[in-house]
Amino acid sequence: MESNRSSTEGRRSSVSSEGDDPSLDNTNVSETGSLSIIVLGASGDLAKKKTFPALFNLYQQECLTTLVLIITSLDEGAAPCISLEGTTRCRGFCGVCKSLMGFLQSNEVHIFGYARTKISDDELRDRIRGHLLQSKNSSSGSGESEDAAKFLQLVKYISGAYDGEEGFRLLDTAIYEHEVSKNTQDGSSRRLFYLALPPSVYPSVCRMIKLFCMNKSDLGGWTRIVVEKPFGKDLKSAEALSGQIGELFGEEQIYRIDHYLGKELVQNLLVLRFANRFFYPLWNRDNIDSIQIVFREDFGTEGRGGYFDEYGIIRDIIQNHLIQVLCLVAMEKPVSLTPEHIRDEKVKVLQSVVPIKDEEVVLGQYEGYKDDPTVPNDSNTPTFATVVLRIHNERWEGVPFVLKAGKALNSRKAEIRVQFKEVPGDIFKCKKQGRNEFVIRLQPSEAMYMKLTVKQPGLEMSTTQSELDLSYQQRYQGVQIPEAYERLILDTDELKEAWEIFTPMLHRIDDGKLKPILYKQGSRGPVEADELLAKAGYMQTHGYKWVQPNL
Ligand SMILES: NC(=O)C1=CN([C@@H]2O[C@H](COP(=O)(O)OP(=O)(O)OC[C@H]3O[C@@H](n4cnc5c(N)ncnc54)[C@H](OP(=O)(O)O)[C@@H]3O)[C@@H](O)[C@H]2O)C=CC1
Ligand SMILES: O=C1O[C@H](COP(=O)(O)O)[C@@H](O)[C@H](O)[C@H]1O
Repeated sequence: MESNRSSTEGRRSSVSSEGDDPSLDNTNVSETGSLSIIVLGASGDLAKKKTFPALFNLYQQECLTTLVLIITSLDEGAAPCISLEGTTRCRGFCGVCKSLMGFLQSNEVHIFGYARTKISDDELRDRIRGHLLQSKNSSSGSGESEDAAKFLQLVKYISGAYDGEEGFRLLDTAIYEHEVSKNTQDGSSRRLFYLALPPSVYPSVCRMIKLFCMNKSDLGGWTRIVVEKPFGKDLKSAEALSGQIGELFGEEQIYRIDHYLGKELVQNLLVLRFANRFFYPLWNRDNIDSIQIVFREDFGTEGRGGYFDEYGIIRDIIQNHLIQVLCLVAMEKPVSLTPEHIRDEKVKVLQSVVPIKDEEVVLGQYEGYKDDPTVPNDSNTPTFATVVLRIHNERWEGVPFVLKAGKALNSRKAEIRVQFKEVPGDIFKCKKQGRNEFVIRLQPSEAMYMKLTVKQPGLEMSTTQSELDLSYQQRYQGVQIPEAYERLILDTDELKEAWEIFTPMLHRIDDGKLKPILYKQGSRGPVEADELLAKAGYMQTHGYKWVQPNL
């Protein structure tokens, strides 16, 4: 797998090695002229739930180009541009944004949907519309619907195969017509292909783009490819995929996404850990007993059985989203905030993870999963997994990192739960109240709260568990928290190391040596998972429940 180690340098040199293909040269492009965003797999779940709503949010904020600006800023080796500052306008924090602010008009942008499903432009718009208006940042007033209507007029749909010339030629013609109609004399054309597709079709789609849809050199500009996770199915296939795409596009043209990295409270982790004196002395094996990183969904695969059954919950959520969060929780302080320095520290964490033991894994499959006609009757695919990871280094030796992810459970929630050790020589018998915990709630209702023991208010000297609570909706009223898809990042070294960790276990699942336990939809998952958690040392606080504060 190609390494990003010398990111900017590497990218520049691979540009020159590609000869004189002008579409590969990012060094002197003018960030003006038409911009075409092409969503491949536009008929799918990701496109309707996340990609189009994120584009709509950016459009509403008069910053549809942010997506591209962030990609550009990464290209320049700058820290990821967090350009929305929680308000309504792009602030142009990074140099690249700054230089572009005011130059790019949203009327230069056009969005193309592409997939095999035969639907019209309007049918695609109808599929998307509801999700635009439901999106978290929306106030859903009449202005909102008007905005949505205007946005949807920017969207055009083309149907075609992922490995056929005809569809991609049609797509190219449509993009080209848009470019010709929008371009000013010295404008360039930029084409951003977003692969909202299962990774199995990435190679053929990339080949088709390369053959038929590259930006036209006489107009200048660039062509870039954004790919989703999971990147491959294991270490070997990820390397093969990297090779296949790498033959077609330079590393500077390929962007791999993990949208969990874009979540507000994930972005906050570095600030929290390295800009606060509170945490610094406590964040280690001397004080922390266990760390859980949890993803729960209260719905099943919902028509995505075909994609999901091939991948399963470990490839869908744990190998990428949760492992990225783990890296940010466990890494040492980077030398600076540049992507290379952050990446180096994350890679060290991944390299320190010891091989997973079968007895520290519980897999589950919800009852009814196989009712989906696209799922084989004998599917061994887990829809739930709890996996204990152990990091062999000075800071974390002996501290279990429990990664848990499941579909069709009793709630929808993602959180990091840091449980501290008990107070030595406790004079209050605090054990009955439970241990201190620091919880970072990624979603829904972003919050950080610290569960701590206080005196029960009143005459008696008794203790109770309470919390210091920073609930974002309450603390940052009126501030819009950008959806994850408005910010993008990822790195190939991390990807490789993450596959190294999970590949042996995934192969044992694929070979049927590790089997999922059936669990009821709407439950907590298999009870064996809670037993594993208890065995790892986690102590649940009975009788305490965090309640989101009222506004
Ligand atoms: N759904 C989500 O919330 C998220 C998804 N992702 C990632 O996005 C990618 C797409 O996921 P998602 O949209 O959920 O999946 P879908 O199952 O909805 O697939 C997207 C589209 O791809 C096409 N497709 C599906 N299966 C195949 C196949 N076997 N061969 C060729 N084309 C196929 C279908 O379009 P058509 O038949 O019309 O061509 C479908 O509409 C995955 O890599 C996933 O990991 C990432 C983050 C979030
Ligand atoms: O990557 C994926 O993420 C979604 C959940 O994302 P969230 O931001 O809503 O938590 C998940 O439903 C999907 O299976 C997976 O592919």
